[in-house]
Amino acid sequence: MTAEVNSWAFSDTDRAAVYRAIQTRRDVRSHFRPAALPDEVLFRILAAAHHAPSVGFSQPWDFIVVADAVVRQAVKVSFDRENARAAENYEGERHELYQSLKLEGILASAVNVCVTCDRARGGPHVLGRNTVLDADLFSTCLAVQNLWLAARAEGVGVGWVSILAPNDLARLLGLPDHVVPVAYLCLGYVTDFAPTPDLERAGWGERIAVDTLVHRDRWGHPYKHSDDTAAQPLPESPEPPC
Ligand SMILES: Cc1cc2c(cc1C)N(C[C@H](O)[C@H](O)[C@H](O)COP(=O)(O)O)c1[nH]c(=O)[nH]c(=O)c1N2
Repeated sequence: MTAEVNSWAFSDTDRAAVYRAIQTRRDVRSHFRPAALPDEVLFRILAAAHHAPSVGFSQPWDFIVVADAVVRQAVKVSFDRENARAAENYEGERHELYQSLKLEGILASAVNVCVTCDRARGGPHVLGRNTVLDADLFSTCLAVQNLWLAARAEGVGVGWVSILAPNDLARLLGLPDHVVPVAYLCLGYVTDFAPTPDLERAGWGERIAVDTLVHRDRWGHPYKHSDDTAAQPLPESPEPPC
């Protein structure tokens, strides 16, 4: 049997580039270089974010570029306070390990970008948002992922900082009530993209094997343990084609 040609697939080279961006993207906190990020590079990355899917094509995001040192210093104060509170969740060795983690690059990065979600965008009835009200927040997260991948392709590191009080961000960035700060991101050129997540190398966590997370038809019968009738071969792991 001959395999059907799928003329919509990218070329091997293009496909490899997409998978490479996905697999080598990193959350960057400690490898930022002070070099400035040219506006045209930042704009390409933000334009990629803007091409994310969105519920009802509502495009609920805005991108607040935070370059001002005073504002960033104030955001760092919020981080320090929230990080100290978060550390109280752990005891003993885990506490020590938490304290040793570098979890932000607010001042070390070239620029910060806050990706917000305007919960009123698109009016009172957004197609697809009638039942699942948070679909606008999900859409905004997809914009963040587009941004993260485009940045990787540009050789630009991105770190997401969520150890911040949303109220602090709203005040510092002058957000109206209907605009939610979804992601506070640190962007800049890097000295390195680590081969594995920082939290993995620090011994905080490890990647879960994908085959334990794929379930056929219903949860509760993990593929590995399913009986013969349910067993289906898993797709090949997405190694980039060489
Ligand atoms: C919603 C959300 C929020 C955060 C993060 C991510 C996401 C998706 N991550 C980054 C996170 O730690 C990282 O993605 C994982 O450790 C996996 O590493 P890689 O992204 O693969 O390098 C993150 N990292 C950090 O240093 N400080 C933080 O506050 C956060 N917050």
